[in-house]
Amino acid sequence: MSDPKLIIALDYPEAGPALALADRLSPARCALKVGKELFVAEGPRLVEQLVGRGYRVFLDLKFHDIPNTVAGACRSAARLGVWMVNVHALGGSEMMQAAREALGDSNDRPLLTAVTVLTSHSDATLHEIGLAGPADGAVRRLAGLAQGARVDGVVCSAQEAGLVRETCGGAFLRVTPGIRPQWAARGDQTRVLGPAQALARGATHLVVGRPVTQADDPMAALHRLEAELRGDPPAS
Ligand SMILES: O=C(O)c1cc(=O)[nH]c(=O)n1[C@@H]1O[C@H](COP(=O)(O)O)[C@@H](O)[C@H]1O
Repeated sequence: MSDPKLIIALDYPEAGPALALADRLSPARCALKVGKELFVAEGPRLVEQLVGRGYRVFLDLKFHDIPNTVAGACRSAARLGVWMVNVHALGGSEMMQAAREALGDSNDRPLLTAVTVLTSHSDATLHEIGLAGPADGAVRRLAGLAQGARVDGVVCSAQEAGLVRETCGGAFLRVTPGIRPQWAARGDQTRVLGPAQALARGATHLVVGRPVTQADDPMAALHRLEAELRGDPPAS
């Protein structure tokens, strides 16, 4: 199966709506992301159900802890059969190396990505936590650290996908949340880009949540997004 570029974030408070949407989608069309809201509510069983339906599952728990704890969490994630797992690059090289080593080197190991700077941050909120300067400097530095730790790629804003490709090369993944078609509300996201622009700027995978999951008609919203990605002319 080829690697779908679209990752739908199943940010729901319970299994019902997540499984209902999964049943209307297909593994050839998208991967699915299980994040903190759904995982805390439903636990590993839900992840196994999605894996059992043939989906590539991105377990987005953004581990950030001492190296030994993060390594153990990554081993537990791998046992669930997930396709991708992530950590915070701000945990540092040693933590990322421990995570990567814990996943082993088999062909079916989960991919490991490192979150650089959350897409909800602006330059002002970064300054507040002691990361002075524009986000792209921090993203470049953290992406370099992640690559040095043998991580497979980063999670960053699509606005920074180009500079990550430039810094780390084309094979290093650029997973980009904060995707906002013009017709969708920005919400708490700050560093956003439209779906076609994100691909053009060098994203390898697009993470999309609320523009689809909170739409009155999620499947219609998904069709519209896919049409934009194919470059179809807008429907009149
Ligand atoms: O790691 C992530 O997936 C992530 C990193 C980041 O910097 N920003 C970000 O929004 N995310 C996740 O991507 C999803 C974006 O969802 P929407 O803003 O609803 O499209 C959410 O599940 C976030 O937890």
